[in-house]
Amino acid sequence: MSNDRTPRRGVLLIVASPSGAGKTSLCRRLMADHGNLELSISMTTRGIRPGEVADRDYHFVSPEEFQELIDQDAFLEWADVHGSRYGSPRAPIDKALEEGRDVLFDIDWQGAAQIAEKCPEDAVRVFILPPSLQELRRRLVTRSQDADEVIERRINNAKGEIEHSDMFDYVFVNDDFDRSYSELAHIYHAERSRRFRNVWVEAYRDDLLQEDV
Ligand SMILES: Nc1nc2c(ncn2[C@@H]2O[C@H](COP(=O)(O)OP(=O)(O)O)[C@@H](O)[C@H]2O)c(=O)[nH]1
Ligand SMILES: Nc1ncnc2c1ncn2[C@@H]1O[C@H](COP(=O)(O)OP(=O)(O)O)[C@@H](O)[C@H]1O
Repeated sequence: MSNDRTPRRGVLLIVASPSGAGKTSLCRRLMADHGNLELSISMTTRGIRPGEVADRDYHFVSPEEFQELIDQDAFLEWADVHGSRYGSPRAPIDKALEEGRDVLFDIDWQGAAQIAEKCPEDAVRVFILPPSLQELRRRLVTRSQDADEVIERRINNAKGEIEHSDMFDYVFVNDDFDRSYSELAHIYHAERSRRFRNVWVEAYRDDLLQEDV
C-alpha cells in the first residue's frame, strides 16, 4: 500500500476580522505549526509599519504599480480597505495549489466574498470577533504601530466589517488566545480532512478492497 497522500485539493483558508481582533497573530501561529500551509502575501499601497518586513508581511507597492497589476489581471481578488488598496497575487496561489499545499489569507470581507465566488468549493471563510469594541481599541493602542487617527479610523470601520460576519462559514470570539487558536486549528484540520479534498483516497480505497487477507 502506498503512503502517498497526493493528489489532494488544497484549502483556501480565509481569516478576516476587524483590525485589531487578532487575526494576524492567530494566522502566524497557524503557519508556524503547519508546514503544508502557505501564507498568501498580499500587495498593498499602504505604508510599511515599524516591525514589518517587506515581502514577508506585505509586498509594498505604489498606487501606479498596483493599478498595473489590476490591468494585468494579476490578482485573485483585490479591494479598497481603510483608504488603501490590498490584493492577493494569483501566481503564488496557483503554484501552491498545484503542489498540493493549502493557502492562508489574512484579508477583509470583500476579498473573502470574491474568492468564495471564484472558488466556491475550495474557500473556507473564518471571521474573528473581538470580545468588545473597547477591547479592540485597547489592542490597537497596545500594538502601538498606528497613529491615533489611523486607530480611530479602524475602530470606526469595525462595525461595518462585523456586519459582514454573517457571510462567513465559521465565526468565533478571540478572547483567550490559546482557546481561539485551538478553534482555528480545529477548523483547518476538519476542512483539510474532507473527502473531496483528499483525491488520493479513491485509489487507496481500491487498494484496500483488493488486499488479500
Ligand atoms: N481584500 C483584501 N484585504 C486585505 C488584503 N491584505 C490585507 N487585507 C485586509 O486589509 C485590512 C487592513 O490590513 P492591515 O493594514 O494589515 O491592518 P491590520 O488589520 O490592522 O493589521 C485587514 O482587514 C486585512 O485583512 C488583501 O490582499 N485583500
Ligand atoms: N486573545 C488576545 N488577547 C489579548 N491580546 C491579543 C489577543 N489576540 C491578539 N492580541 C493582541 O492584539 C493586537 C492586535 O492583534 P493582531 O493580530 O495584530 O490583529 P489584526 O491582525 O486582526 O489587526 C496585538 O498586539 C496582539 O498581540
